[in-house]
Formats: sequence, C-alpha cells, structure tokens
Amino acid sequence: MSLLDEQSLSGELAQTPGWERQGDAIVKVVRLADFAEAMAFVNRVAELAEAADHHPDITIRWNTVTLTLSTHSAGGLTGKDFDLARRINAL
Ligand SMILES: C[C@H](O)[C@H](O)[C@H]1CNC2=NC(N)=NC(=O)C2=N1
Repeated sequence: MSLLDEQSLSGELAQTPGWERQGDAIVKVVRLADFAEAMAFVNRVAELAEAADHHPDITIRWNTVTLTLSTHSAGGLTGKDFDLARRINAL
C-alpha cells in the first residue's frame, strides 16, 4: 500500500467526514453517553480493525474515544486508513 500524495489526501479527506489530518495521521474524536457506551463503541471498532487487519490507535477517556489512523508499515497515510475510517463512520 503506497502513501497518498497531498492531492489524493485532500480528496480522501473530503469524502471522510469527521476526520481531521494531524501530520501523518487522521484523527476522529467521538463522544458517547458514558464509559460503557464508549467501550461498546471501541469493541465495534476493534471488530472492523481485525476484519481489515488494520488497527487504529485508540484512547478512551470516560465517554470520549479518540481514534488515530496511520499506516505504520508505509510511514503515513494510505487508502487503508480512509477505507477503515469510512467503515467506522458507518457504524
Ligand atoms: C502483520 C500485520 O498485517 C501488520 O502488522 C498490520 C496490522 N495492523 C496495522 N495497522 C496499522 N494502522 N498500520 C499497519 O501498518 C498495520 N500493520
């Protein structure tokens, strides 16, 4: 999977609402009702990540989940990140 150039990144971001670029990654912050809902959401993300064999960095602070996606093996953003981001958006 090859790194996306700046023009492709802009196009992908425009099709991936709720995610913002942070350097070599894209980030989404999701607020749930409470910690239990945050954990349930993270577990659904985990299922998608396992199915895709592509895994976000995840932090959980009570009801707030921060997902960070980057393709570590490529050293930056690839189509895999945006594919998974859009699957997460569809949850
Ligand atoms: C062996 C396995 O396919 C790799 O380690 C995968 C797993 N999940 C991954 N997730 C992410 N975000 N980047 C990777 O490069 C990556 N590599």
